[in-house]
Amino acid sequence: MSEVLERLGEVLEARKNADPESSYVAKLYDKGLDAILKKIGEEATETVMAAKDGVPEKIIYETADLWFHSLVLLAHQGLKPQDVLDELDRRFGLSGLEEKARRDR
Ligand SMILES: N=c1c2ncn([C@@H]3O[C@H](COP(=O)(O)OP(=O)(O)OP(=O)(O)O)[C@@H](O)[C@H]3O)c2ncn1[C@@H]1O[C@H](COP(=O)(O)O)[C@@H](O)[C@H]1O
Repeated sequence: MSEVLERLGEVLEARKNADPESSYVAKLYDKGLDAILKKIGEEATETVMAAKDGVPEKIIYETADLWFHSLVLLAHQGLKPQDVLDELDRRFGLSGLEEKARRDR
């Protein structure tokens, strides 16, 4: 699973040097942080609406859009998908209450 994220992360990194006219991602970088954040907000809303509709294909499609734009944000901020996977991995095995206690410390 993480191999897809890793490969996509590499493409997103490479798009930093691409012509905005040639690539959706390069165009989004060119528009800047606020444009990326706006897309994440839109995709989050579309994911919520898909879940309310309860159609599995729509939920998958919109969640993919949301994840994709979150990956664009990570790349824009100089972060990698692996950084988030490492964080999830670190949390794995902790109960929700243990994780909350760690945050509250
Ligand atoms: N996975 C994706 C991907 N998912 C979604 N999208 C884009 O995100 C948009 C989703 O936004 P919306 O649903 O709001 O649709 P829209 O109205 O067309 O969006 P806007 O143009 O208004 O922003 C789609 O139109 C796609 O352009 C993606 N664009 C690119 N990728 C991956 O990123 C790689 C690099 O893309 P390019 O930079 O375009 O080469 C590709 O090879 C793919 O692997």
